[in-house]
Amino acid sequence: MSTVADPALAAGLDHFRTLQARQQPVWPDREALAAVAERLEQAAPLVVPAEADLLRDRLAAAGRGEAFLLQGGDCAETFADANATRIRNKIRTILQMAVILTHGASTPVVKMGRLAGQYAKPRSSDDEERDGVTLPAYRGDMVNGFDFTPESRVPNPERLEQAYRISAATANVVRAFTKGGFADLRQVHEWNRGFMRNPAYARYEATAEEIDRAIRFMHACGADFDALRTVEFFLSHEALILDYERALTRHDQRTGRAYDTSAHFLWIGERTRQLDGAHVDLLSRVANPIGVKLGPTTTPADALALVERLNPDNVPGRLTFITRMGAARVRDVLPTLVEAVTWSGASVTWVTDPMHGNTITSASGYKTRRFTDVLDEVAGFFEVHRSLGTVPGGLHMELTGDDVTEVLGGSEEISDEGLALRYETLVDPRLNHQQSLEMAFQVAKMLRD
Ligand SMILES: O=C[C@H](O)[C@H](O)COP(=O)(O)O
Ligand SMILES: C=C(OP(=O)(O)O)C(=O)O
Repeated sequence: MSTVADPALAAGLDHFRTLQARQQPVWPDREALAAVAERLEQAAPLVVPAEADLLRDRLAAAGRGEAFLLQGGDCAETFADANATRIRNKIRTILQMAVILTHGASTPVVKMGRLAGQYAKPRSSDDEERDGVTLPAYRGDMVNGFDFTPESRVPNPERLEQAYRISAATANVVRAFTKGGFADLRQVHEWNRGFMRNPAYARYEATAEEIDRAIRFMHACGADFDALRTVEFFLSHEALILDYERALTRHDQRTGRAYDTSAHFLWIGERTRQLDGAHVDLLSRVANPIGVKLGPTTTPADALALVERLNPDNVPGRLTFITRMGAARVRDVLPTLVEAVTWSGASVTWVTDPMHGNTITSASGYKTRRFTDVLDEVAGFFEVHRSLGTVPGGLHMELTGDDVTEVLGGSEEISDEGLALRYETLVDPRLNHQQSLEMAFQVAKMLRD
C-alpha cells in the first residue's frame, strides 16, 4: 500500500476538487491546510484494504439475509471523550446488543462502530446565534471547537491531524477490547443478565432466559468458547471533510485500487449525496464498502442514479442504503424506493437509521427524539421489507455506552424535565446504555417474528 503515486489514479481521485463540495469548512489558512494534508498523506493508514474487503463480504451477506448489520456510536465523537472508559462502554454496549440480535436473527451480526473518525458534522445552518451573538456553527472537533467564542469557532486544519491521531489511538483501543477476552460471549451475556436485574426490564426476561439456555446448550455440545473470545469489529464514519478523506486515500498494490484508509466503511450524508457533487465523486473512486443516507425526499430515480454511479459493476456489499425517513413517512416512502432498486436488479444492502428522521425539540427546548418514534421507524422498515419480500439488512443507531439523558422515554421513562440531568451530546441525541439494550431486545423480537 502506498500513497497514490500513479498520476492517472491520483488525477481521478482529485477530480472532486473541481465539483461543488457542500458542508465544507471555510479554512482561513489554506497554506496550513495544505501542510496538514501533506503530512496526512504520508501517515500510516488507520485500516488496511483487506479488512475493508472482508467487510464488503459481510455486508453482502447482510444484503442476502445471511447476516445483520449493527452500526452504532456517537452522533459526534469528541476529542475529550476519546478515553479508554468511554470507548470501552460503547464497545460493551454494541457487543451486548449484538448478542441479543444474533439470537433474534439466528444469523451472525456484523458489528460496526461510528467510531475512530466520526468527528465532523453537517449542519442545517452555517451560523449559530446565542443572545444576539452570531458565530460560525460547530462542525465537529475535526473542524472547530464547541466553545461559543470567536477563536474557538474558527476552522483550524491542525484539528484534522489531531482527529487522525486520536482516531489511531481509538482504533488501537478498539482492537485491544475486541481481540482480548473482553468480548468473550459468556462475559457479554453476564452483562445482559445484569441489565435484567432492573425491574423496569422484567418483560425481556424470557428472551434473556432463552439466550441463557442456548449458551448452556452450546456448552453441553462442547462448543469452543475460547474461539468466541474475539470478535470482528469494523470502523466507520461519515465521509464529510474531503481534504481529510482524500489525504488518507492509498493505492493498494494488491488490487490496483484506491482505498480510503480512514475507516473500513464510509457513508455519504443526506445533505451531501448530490449526484454531481464532490462527495459522490470521491467515494465513487475508492473501493471500500460505502453507504448513502436516504431521507424522505429521495425519489426512485435518485436511488437508481446513485446505484449506477457508485456501484456500476453491481458488486454485492459495495453499496448500502441507510434509510432515515422518520416514523411518520417510512411506510409511504420506502416501498417505492425498495421496489425500484429491486426491479433494477441492483445489489444493495438496506439498513435503517431510525434516528435522523425523528428529531424534535422538546417543550423545554432540548433537541431530542422519542424512543417510541425510533422503535416505530424500525418496525416500519421491517414491515416494508417483509411485505415486498426484500431483506432488512441492519440497524444504524446513534448511541452511547453511558448513562446520558438525551432521548425521551424507554422503560426508565426519561421525561422532558429529565433531559437536563445528563444531556451531554454536542449535536444530536443518543440512546443511552439502557435504552440501547432495550432497543436490541425489541428489534430481536422483530427479527424473530
Ligand atoms: O447528525 C446530523 C446532523 O449533523 C445534525 O442533525 C444537524 O443538526 P442541526 O440541524 O442542529 O445543524
Ligand atoms: C448527519 C447524519 O445523518 P444524515 O446525513 O442522515 O442527516 C449522521 O448520521 O450523523
